[in-house]
Amino acid sequence: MRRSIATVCVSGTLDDKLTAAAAAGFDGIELFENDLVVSPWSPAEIRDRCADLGLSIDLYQPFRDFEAVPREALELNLRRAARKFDVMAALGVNTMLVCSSVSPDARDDDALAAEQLALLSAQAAERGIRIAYEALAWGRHVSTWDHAWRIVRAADHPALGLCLDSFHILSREVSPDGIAGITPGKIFFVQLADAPHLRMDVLQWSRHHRLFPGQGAFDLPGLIRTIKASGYDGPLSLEVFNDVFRQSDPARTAVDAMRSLIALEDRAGLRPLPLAPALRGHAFTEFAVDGGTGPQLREALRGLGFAHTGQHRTKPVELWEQSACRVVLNSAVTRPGVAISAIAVSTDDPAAALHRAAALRAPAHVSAHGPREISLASVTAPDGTDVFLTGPAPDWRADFLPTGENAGTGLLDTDHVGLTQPFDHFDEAGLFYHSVLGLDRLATAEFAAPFGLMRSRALVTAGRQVRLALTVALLRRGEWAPGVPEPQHVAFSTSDILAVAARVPRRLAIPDNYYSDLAARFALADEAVEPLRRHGILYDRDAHGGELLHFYTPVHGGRVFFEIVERRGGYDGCGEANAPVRMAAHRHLRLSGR
Ligand SMILES: O=C(O)c1ccc(O)c(O)c1
Ligand SMILES: [Mg+2]
Repeated sequence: MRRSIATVCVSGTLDDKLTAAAAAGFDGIELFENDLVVSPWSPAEIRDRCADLGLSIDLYQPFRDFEAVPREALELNLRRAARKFDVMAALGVNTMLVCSSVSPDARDDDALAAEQLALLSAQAAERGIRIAYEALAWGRHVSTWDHAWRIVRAADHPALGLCLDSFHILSREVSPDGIAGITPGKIFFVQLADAPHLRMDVLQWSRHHRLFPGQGAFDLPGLIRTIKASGYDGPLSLEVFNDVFRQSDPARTAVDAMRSLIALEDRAGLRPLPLAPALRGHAFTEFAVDGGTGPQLREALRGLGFAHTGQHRTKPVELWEQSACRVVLNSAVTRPGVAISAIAVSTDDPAAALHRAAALRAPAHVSAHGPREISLASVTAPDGTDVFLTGPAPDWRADFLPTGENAGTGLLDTDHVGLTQPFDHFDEAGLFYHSVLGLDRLATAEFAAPFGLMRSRALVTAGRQVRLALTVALLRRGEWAPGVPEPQHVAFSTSDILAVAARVPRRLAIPDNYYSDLAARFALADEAVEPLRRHGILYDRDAHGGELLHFYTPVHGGRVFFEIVERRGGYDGCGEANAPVRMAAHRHLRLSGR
């Protein structure tokens, strides 16, 4: 099926939008009338530009407030349409979207609507044009797909069919199942948008919060299968109204859009992708450090019982280990400060994983390597983190000469990596990790932190060998909230957090008030709370009785910290409930200058 994108999805001038759509590999576009109206190009020039870019114009839209009007108004509406048909002829586009009327002048009269749409379609047909009728979820009298279908059927004109828009369908209670029974050939166009579950006015929901497929909560694979069952094989076209995308780099948004569509086609069984790699675990986490932050991280790692076990043969890169916990400190990357520059996950078949990534528009690159180094391929996530895919054996360790240092014990493995995201790319990052690495998304959590509302979402393998925790500040306004980005972190697992805490010299101090509250909230005995208080260990318990005990280090280099976690009884979260406490404690430490 052809892949299209509505010009409304991306930012910029019409030229910016077309260039972005073509570069991302779309076959066609839906031309939004506004984008035409503000363009300095004539319709014929737009047609030529699209042809040069290899894009077809699959739809002209929207034509509003046409049907079920009094006679006098009908004349005007038909004349208005004729002018649009002229424009469409010059553009070389043969399908016009007519969305259900929102006008107070429209009558609640299906027979009248059908009669007038048939008239419009007859005039369109003379020009070789088809009319695709779409029920807006907030249409005055027609607001569901089945109502629009009844009218189209009654009008019974070959040039009249339906435009199905996943948002209007899935935002309403009417089941989409009947779509499979729509007369073959009568679905003229399909528009796709996802959206988060929100309880708000449906028009506001649609105009501001649509997302690309896979970024929201709608069952789009299910809907596509239903639509396919009707015999539809026209374009699948993304139509997303989103305040963030309207302001973002169109080239980047178009790639995000294309990735969403490719992933959806896979999930709907239309075009299978190479299987998502079975991830075995976190192989290592790489920090880019500089002359100032390198020593701070070394000291922190030593404090946690890590040892500098390997030195890279050719680069200023150190391997630090303890059991299966591995951290790479890279001073070869020339960026100031410190940041998590890469995560590495192991899989049985890195080549297949990279193949899938490339199919999802995440091309692999191989870092420069010398003759004795094995090549590790990586893909770059939207947040700039490089994701290395290693084989099951840690053969990349051959790049490092052993130093002979021995690590302590107590820490077992990497539990999760916490990556903070800029607001504008949170959904893009979620889709990337979900589709490229095949990670499942757990429910989103929101919590009020000292400097604003935070949202977090964990992405995990089914067996929890890999966990990523993405967090984002929902607003960044004014001068008050700290301008620095929220720090990133790596969490290591242990089965004896009290013993580990007793050995780690620099732990984040947690206020006494937290422990009073904890005892009250979870009805914990003093004997249970006392050791937690003594060591600055935080606690959480889930609905099934699973428990998390965890503590933090201070923030190092202003940007990164470590966490130690002990999970008991199948606790599956990342301790999000305690994030505000952690943030306030980090802030307190920062203000006290320690
Ligand atoms: O928000 C709107 O008005 C609007 C217009 C055209 C569409 O196809 C649509 O889904 C919504
Ligand atoms: Mg639509």
